[in-house]
Amino acid sequence: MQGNSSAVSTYGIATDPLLNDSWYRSQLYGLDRLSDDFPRIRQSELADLLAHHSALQQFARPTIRILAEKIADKQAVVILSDASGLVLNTFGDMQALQKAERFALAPGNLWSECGRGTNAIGTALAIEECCEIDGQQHFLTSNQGLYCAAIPLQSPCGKIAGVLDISGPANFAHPHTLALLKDAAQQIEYLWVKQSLNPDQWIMNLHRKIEGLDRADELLLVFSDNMLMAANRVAMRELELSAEQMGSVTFQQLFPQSEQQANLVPQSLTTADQQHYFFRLRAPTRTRFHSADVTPSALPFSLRDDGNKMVRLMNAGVSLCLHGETGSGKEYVSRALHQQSRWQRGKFVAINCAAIPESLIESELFGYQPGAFTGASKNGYIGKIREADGGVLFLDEIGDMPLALQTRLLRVLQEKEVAPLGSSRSWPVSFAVISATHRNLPQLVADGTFREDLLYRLQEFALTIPPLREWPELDTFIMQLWQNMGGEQRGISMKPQLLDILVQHPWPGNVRQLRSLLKVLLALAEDNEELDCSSLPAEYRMAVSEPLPALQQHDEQLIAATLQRFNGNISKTAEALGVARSTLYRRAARSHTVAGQLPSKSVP
Ligand SMILES: Nc1ncnc2c1ncn2[C@@H]1O[C@H](COP(=O)(O)OP(=O)(O)OP(=O)(O)O)[C@@H](O)[C@H]1O
Repeated sequence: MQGNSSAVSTYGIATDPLLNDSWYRSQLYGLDRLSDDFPRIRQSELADLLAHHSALQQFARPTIRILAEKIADKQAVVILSDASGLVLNTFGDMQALQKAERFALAPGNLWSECGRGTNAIGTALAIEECCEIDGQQHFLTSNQGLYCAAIPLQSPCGKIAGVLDISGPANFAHPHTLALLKDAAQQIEYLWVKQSLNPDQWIMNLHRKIEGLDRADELLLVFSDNMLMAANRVAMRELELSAEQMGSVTFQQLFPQSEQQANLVPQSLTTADQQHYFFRLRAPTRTRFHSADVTPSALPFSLRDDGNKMVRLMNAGVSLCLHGETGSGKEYVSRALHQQSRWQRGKFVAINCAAIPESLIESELFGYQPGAFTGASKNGYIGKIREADGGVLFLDEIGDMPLALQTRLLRVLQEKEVAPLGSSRSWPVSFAVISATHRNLPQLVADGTFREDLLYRLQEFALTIPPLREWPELDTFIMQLWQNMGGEQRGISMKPQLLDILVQHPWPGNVRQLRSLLKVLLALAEDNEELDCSSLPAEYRMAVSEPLPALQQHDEQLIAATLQRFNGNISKTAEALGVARSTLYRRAARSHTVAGQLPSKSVP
């Protein structure tokens, strides 16, 4: 849409089709053209929002400063807004503007089309294209002293993240303003993709001409393994990609005739729709799951096949609910999925619904405005849900969430908006949800303590992590853990009998318990030592290390000690000792020592 006051007829009706549509929408919004009551937000909310959009500002600022210098002598300013049209920063000489304009263009003003009618920021957002609005083309008469040009900015995941705008006095129009904006936007988007690349991702640059590689107008694609995770706008436009395809299109689907192999010397390739490009592909500089907690054994063996499926589900926005005994790795698996999914750039925010006092869960989840309640921090709090925006919200022990909050949580999940306590404003949010529980949720629904509709919303896909004792190839897993925990590096090894005992152990505390035991063994061992069963703490030796003959010799002490360890649980004791439950009952009938460890109702 080009700046041209003739595009508005003497009756104030736009004659340019795009402008005409925008004026039509402005009329539908019911705006009063003579109004000067402009929407803007409070300072406290602005501070909150500036923090929320720190990535956008960080990647845009260097380019904007250069742009502001280029127009320094034009009585104009450069504005950065978020995707709702809210002015985040204004750069340049504000003093050169009239007082009213200074006020209208300052941070905190909302320039959405529905708030102020036809205007460059709001209209660029509405049409997702750049546009210029000059003087009388503005819908509200009070804005007609302004000239504005704006272009939407796209984040690496393909969504509109904000707007870059140049504003000055009406009739400022300069033939190069739109070109300056387009170059700056391209540069911002280019840097944003490049600088937010993780070391465990692939980056690919493409251009139709070999000499075009490494310029800001090249196509950039980022892959996690073979999955497309990010792209700049040039790439999205040329390869006809949409934001929804991030996390669901693979390298092979884009380039069926090419291998995903690193090459730093430009080569040519052909896309699926027969377009020719030169490209370079840089392999990750670090392998995945580098952090101490997330190791190559990220998914338990029994889940390996499900891993890819789970990532695909998460990428498609399906909510996952993990079931499993305590310590079986529900949070660990969720973190691993987060790192592999398209939500990896956002945070992994965990909240334990059972550990937070009921009175605090609401503010913890939804956040609050300064002074929203007695004892609230004077700075307010953003809340876990908004913290998880763009990432994963992990709701641990979901079965313990109070009923009243379940209703609010359901609303957030459905409407994708959250309103902090004490605020009249809602914030849009987008995140993946993984919940976890060791409780039987359908039973809680039947008991009336868990909302059925929330269950269906949270458990669009359910997965059970089996207890450690049921994992196949447990010996390999234990050795892997041993290696990750530094055993191999220190030359400490385990004799086969010791490993056998660990494999046979019932592990009521699952991986958490196994890790703790390995930690103890490693702490007590000398470098290069070969550990045998005698290195085990007494309770492990007692429960399993004694061979069965000890039992056959009526070792009441052993049975009693094992029962005690499992709090009188006959099934677990029988399993640990490798005997039938009936054997234990018979022993109990003959021995007071054994009977004394049984819960009273099970004594025959
Ligand atoms: N596959 C795995 N490989 C390595 N370590 C693991 C694995 N699974 C779990 N762990 C470790 O075991 C411990 C317990 O795991 P986690 O907290 O994920 O279990 P959980 O099922 O969420 O437990 P809870 O129900 O008690 O919250 C953590 O220290 C975690 O790092």
